[in-house]
Parts: sequence; structure tokens; C-alpha cells
Amino acid sequence: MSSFNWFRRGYDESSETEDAKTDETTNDSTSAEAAADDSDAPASAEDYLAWAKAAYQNIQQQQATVEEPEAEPEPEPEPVEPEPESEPEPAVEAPVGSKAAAPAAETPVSTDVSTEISTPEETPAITEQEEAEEALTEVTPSVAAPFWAKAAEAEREARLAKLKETAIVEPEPEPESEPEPEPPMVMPDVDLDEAFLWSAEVLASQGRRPDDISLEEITWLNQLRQGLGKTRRGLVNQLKAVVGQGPLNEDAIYEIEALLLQADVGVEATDQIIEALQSKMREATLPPEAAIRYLKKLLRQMLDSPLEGNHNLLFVPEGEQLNIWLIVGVNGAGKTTTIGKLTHIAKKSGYNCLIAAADTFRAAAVEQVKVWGARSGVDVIANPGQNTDPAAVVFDAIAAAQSRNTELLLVDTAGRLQNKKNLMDELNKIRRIVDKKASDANVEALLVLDATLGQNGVRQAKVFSEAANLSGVVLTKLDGTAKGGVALAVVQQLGLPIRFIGAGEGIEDLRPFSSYEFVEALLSG
Ligand SMILES: Nc1nc2c(ncn2[C@@H]2O[C@H](COP(=O)(O)OP(=O)(O)OP(=O)(O)O)[C@@H](O)[C@H]2O)c(=O)[nH]1
Repeated sequence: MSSFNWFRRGYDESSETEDAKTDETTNDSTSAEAAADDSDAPASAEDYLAWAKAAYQNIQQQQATVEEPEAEPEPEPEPVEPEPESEPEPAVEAPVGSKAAAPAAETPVSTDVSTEISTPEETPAITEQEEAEEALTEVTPSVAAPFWAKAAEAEREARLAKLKETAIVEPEPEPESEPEPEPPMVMPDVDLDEAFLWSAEVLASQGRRPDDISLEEITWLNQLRQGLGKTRRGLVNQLKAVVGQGPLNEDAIYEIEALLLQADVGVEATDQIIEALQSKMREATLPPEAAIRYLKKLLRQMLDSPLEGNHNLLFVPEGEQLNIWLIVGVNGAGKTTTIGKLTHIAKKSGYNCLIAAADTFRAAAVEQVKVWGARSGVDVIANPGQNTDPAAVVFDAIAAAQSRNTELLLVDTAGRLQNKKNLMDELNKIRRIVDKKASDANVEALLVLDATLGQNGVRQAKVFSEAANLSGVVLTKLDGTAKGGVALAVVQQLGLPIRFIGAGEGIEDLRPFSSYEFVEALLSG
């Protein structure tokens, strides 16, 4: 059922090797070409163009098959009678596949009675797919013909019989096969423009195949590129000006240092990058192109460094078991929005999800989470009382998750920071409940961090990483900030990997993090 699994988006690691090799070559173009040979990534600009065209065509086809309401076996009305036509009766049954037909009986068996389950049916979020399905069902009216229509039909048949009697008998076979009416081609909402080409190149250079990408990926890459526009304009254009003056020298490196600091990359991360650049410069001459390539490699390595030795580069809910993701962060960082967006992609990727509204500190937070639950079509387990124990909500939510074979339970938590001890106590309590009640679940804790806070965000992250055993960071509000470099500061200073990034307020505006795509959007977009 799932259209596209964002969590398991395929990467070809061999192409990353190729990239690393290419970077290592610096000013040795022949070995760069040789390195490109052992990967599937296109080798030349023409190849990239051909790849982009093929991808474009594939996407068009995908779109056409999704949008085209396949079979409308319109029973051609015989052009015999101008009789008063019988209007088709409206369909009486609930449309197949509509929300109304969803198994409402899927309620948990063993939850506490005081717990409130907010089901998305209350505020059905209608997806494009559902709309298309509804449209499909609407065109198949139920046919309970009224008596007068039956009479008209009988009369029509009688006339036809008369016609046949008087007709010249000709055994001539009817032109049986009418020329198949070609289904109208639905044009997808995408252009083979500069933005498409850039996204295609990013995907192609990761060793992806053109028949294996989706429009969502292209759209997201464009959004990421636009989102990082401010940081890029601040950083890259000047960087290019500095680097573009000739082989990298000491003065240029000082300027790069200042630019990185301005982009909130942070002192430690900047120092590390500068040292690497300096030692590379001593080893070999770095012409502008090679310098940028080497810088990209350094940034990528830094962003991936917390994952070293960890083969699970993608942050994926493990199938056929309960995954519990605790979502922590201060109020306003984008926690609720992130939960809504995560459940949206998880559901679309085929996972069974549930949300626990354990930020009981603010009543409004529970309401907000319910709105997002409704939007993404996921049930929310909440406790209607004010200031109720968040651990009790988590307890009930786990019971509900276990009774309905949920694969991903997202837990919204309160993010008061006034007192680190309180925060720690609360998170520890939730952890204890989780460990006791779902000891075999795969438990992760994600910190939601507002990128616009820059270095202040890093300080926040520090408090949370001391209070909770974090699995990584969700960096939100990357759209429109000039502080996109904070991603590097978080990784370098806290050793936490970025797992997801948000670049907009919409439900589609959050995706798993890819260091390759991030750096490309930051430096070449
Ligand atoms: N531009 C932009 N805005 C975002 C993004 N993520 C969240 N927001 C906005 O940030 C604001 C706060 O988001 P919430 O999800 O309510 O934050 P929260 O951490 O849950 O805060 P509480 O509900 O108060 O606990 C909202 O207006 C969101 O629309 C993003 O990636 N980009």
C-alpha cells in the first residue's frame, strides 16, 4: 500500500566511495574519472542530462498511473431515444476505501478508561489518494432503476426489435473493436527545469537509478535547496569568491573561517575544518574546484561522524515490532509539528502508528497533537485531565499500541527547561515505564531543535543530551534561516547525528537527513 518508503530510501554506498575517491584526487582529474567508472553514477554532464530526462519520463508515467481514474466502463447510452433520461440515483453505500469504511473497531482492548483516544475519523484528513479513490467510487452509481425508467427501457427494446425486423439482413460483422479511446494523459505537476536537473543530479550522483525515484524526492530536494538559500547565499557566494581567486592559500583559509563562524557552524567545528584545509593545502595545490570538493567532503564526514561504526545509517522503525520514539525538546521548537510530519511519512511508508500525548503540562499541547494526529490520520492517546501524569499516558499508549500491533509509537513530551533536574526526572520516569511495559520495544529519543536559534540551540541540546539518552536530533525550521551551519555545530559539539530535517510548516516538509544532500544543497544549490 505504501507508495514510497522514506525511511528506507536507497543509497548506493559504492557511489559514496566514488565520491570520496574523487575528492581525494584533488588536482588529479584522470584518477577522478577512473574512480567514477566503478559506480553507477553518471560520468558526464550529458549523462546527467540523460539521467534527468529518464527520471522525468518515469515520474510522468508514475503520475499518470496514479492520477488516471483507470476504468470508467461508461455504458454508452444508445443514441436511440431523446426520451426523458433517467437521472442516475446517487450511491447509497459508503464509498469503498473511504474513511467511513475504515475499521473503526480497531480500538485498544486494554486501555485505561480515563484515557481518551482521539481517532482521526473525527476530523478525517483527506489525502489526494483518498480523494482520487472517492472520485473513482463516485463515478460508479448504484443502479436501482425506478419504474418509469424500466418502462422507458421496455419501450426502447420494443422499438429496437421492430427496427431489426425491417432492417436489410446483412451478415456483415459489426465494426467490433472501436478504436480504443486513449486514456487522457495526466500531466504531472513537475517541469524539467533547472531545479529538476539539480535534484536529479544529486540523486544520480548517489548511484540512484532514474526508474527508482519519486516526485516527492525531487520536490523535497528543491525545498531543501530553497530552505538553505539564505545560509548558502551568506556562506557560499563569499566562499566561492574567496576560493575562486586561485589555489587555496592561508589568507583564503582565514576568510573561510570567518564565513563558517557567521553561518553558526561553531568554533570547534570551524577549527576542525580549517585545520583539515590547512594540512591539505600543505600537501597539494588546491585549485578552486578541488577546494570546494574537499570542503564538501569535510562537511559530510563531520555530519556522518557520530554514525561511525554504526551501519544503520538510516533511522528506520524496525518492522514487525514496537518502536517507541520519545520526542523531546523545548516548547516551540516544532515537536508537535514534527510528530505530525513523522507519522505522516511513517504511515505513507506502510507503518502502523500511534501518538501518545504525554506533554500534559500544557492542555493546548494535547489539543495541538490531536490536530496533527487528525491530519496524518493517526490515533492519539491522551488523558483529558489537566496536569495528569505523563507516564500514565505513556503507559496507556503502550497498552494500546500492543493491543493493535502498532509499529511506531511517537511520544510527545513536555519540554520545560527551567530546571534540568525536573526534566531529567520526568524523562527518566517515562523511560522506566517504557522499559517495564515494553521491554522488547526498540526505544529511541529524538531531540527537536529549532535551527533558527543557532548557537543557543546547541546549548539547549546539551541540556537535553545530559537529561536523556538521545538517539539524534531533528533540526527544524531550516527554511529561511541563515544559520543552517548549526547542523555541524550540533554534530561536532554533542556527537549527535541529525536524523531528520524540517524545512517548512506543511505535513510534507520533514524528511530523513542525508549529509550528502544537505551539503550539496548548502554548497552547490
Ligand atoms: N518555518 C517552519 N516552521 C516550523 C517548522 N516546524 C515547526 N514550525 C512552526 O513552529 C511553531 C511551533 O511548532 P510546534 O510544533 O507547535 O512546536 P512544539 O515544540 O510542539 O511546541 P509546543 O506545542 O508548545 O510544545 C509552529 O508555528 C510551527 O508551524 C519548520 O520546519 N519550518
